[in-house]
Amino acid sequence: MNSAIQKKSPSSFTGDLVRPRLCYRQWMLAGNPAYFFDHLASQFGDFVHYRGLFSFYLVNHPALVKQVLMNTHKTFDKNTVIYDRFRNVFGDGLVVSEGAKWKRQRRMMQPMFGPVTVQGFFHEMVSAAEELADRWHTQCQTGTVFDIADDMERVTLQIAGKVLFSDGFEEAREQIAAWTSTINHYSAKPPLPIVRQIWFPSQINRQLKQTLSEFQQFTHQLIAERRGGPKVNDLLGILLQAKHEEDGMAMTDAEIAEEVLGMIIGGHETSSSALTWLWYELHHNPSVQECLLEEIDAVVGDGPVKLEHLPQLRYARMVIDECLRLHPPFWFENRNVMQDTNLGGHRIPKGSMVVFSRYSLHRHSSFWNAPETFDPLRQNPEHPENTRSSYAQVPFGGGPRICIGLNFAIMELTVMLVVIARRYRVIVDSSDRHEMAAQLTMTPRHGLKVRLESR
Ligand code: HEM
Repeated sequence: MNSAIQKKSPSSFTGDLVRPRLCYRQWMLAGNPAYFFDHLASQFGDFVHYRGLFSFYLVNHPALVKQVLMNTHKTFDKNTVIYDRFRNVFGDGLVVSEGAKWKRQRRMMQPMFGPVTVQGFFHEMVSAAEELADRWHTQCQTGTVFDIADDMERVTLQIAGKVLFSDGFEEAREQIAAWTSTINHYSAKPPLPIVRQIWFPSQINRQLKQTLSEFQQFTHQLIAERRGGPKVNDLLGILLQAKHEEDGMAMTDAEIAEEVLGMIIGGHETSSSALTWLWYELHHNPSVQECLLEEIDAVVGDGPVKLEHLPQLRYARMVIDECLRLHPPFWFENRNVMQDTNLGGHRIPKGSMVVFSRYSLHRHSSFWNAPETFDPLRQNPEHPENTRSSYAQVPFGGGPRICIGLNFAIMELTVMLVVIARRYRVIVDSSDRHEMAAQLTMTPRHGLKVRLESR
């Protein structure tokens, strides 16, 4: 690691201006935008001013990323063309809201994602994982090759759905899966001008409007039933009970419906992508898999996994953190500059877009030794590599808009990892065609073809 670069002051970057020179190359790279941003950072440095079809400032240094994340809400906000596209889906929900509205919703919802409340969802996570492991029994015996990405998608949707709606999820499982699939498909498209505006009469826009209207009908009906019935202790029940600490006001039905949608989409697609990459990395790193299994056997033994086991599964946590470093599900971040500001020693005018790619930041060779190597031990808080800035790895973001579901996600990933890994070895099949795709989330483009071996 280069300590001079690590300690670089946030005011001393060159800020090279880059204009696309070879259009064909830009388009080829744009086929995978994570490679495009990686190319820009490796060619032009940690702070790049790019002028092309879209103009933006790319930051790829923890000091600059920290400045952007910490000042989101004061100097930077989410009023960008990219977030506008998400606004078409999430309305004014927490993921995209701004200013006083965001602050109010965040304060009301923060307690729902604290460690104690999240622990209440542990059994739901274990039973979804066990159910999947039971279902895999035949596939394992017959050596069937299947796409594990699909199953990770289904199980994380089931967890999010059950935690939010309890039994209401079971009744609408197939519909919810179809709605979330349309929304993910829409959100993954690049925000091209005009064509991607919600009023443009394209097929995907029509599908999105139809989906949102059906989803709204579903949640409003559920809310109405709940308001008239006994209290239920799922996330929807908690949202219905929540009161703002200052004025004691509850959320309106429309606000609850927006938040529910944000949680079900934001809360399952990300975890599903992380889990798929976990199986990929464990297959390719057999020694890591062995250490993980040793820890699981020592901590959990033969009995069921319990809540009190989780803090003892320290190596499992390092495996998860290392996976989120190499394969950050939300790989891309973007912000609007609210007022003229200084970034990296340069004046950035109001209305500019600042972006960063977690794919590149998490592989920055000045902060990570052998960045492409999957090495969970480097995630140990006592490891020498951990003297680097904590902003060298930000899979959940940072500052005021850090992911509200962080505790939930870590518990879910740990439970899934432990329950599945102690019963099966997941073997990536030779038919798997590996290619990384970077759309809304970072996933293997062709899924992940695997077969199972019993442990
Ligand atoms: C591995 C799983 C997950 C990853 C990697 C992840 C990552 C992120 C990131 C990078 C952000 C944006 C931070 C920013 O704008 O600076 C975010 C925001 C958010 N996430 Fe997650 N997330 C995960 C799971 C979840 C879960 C399980 C939930 C809910 C159940 C959730 C709900 C949200 C919400 C509501 C926001 C918006 C917060 C705000 O702007 O105040 N996420 N997440």
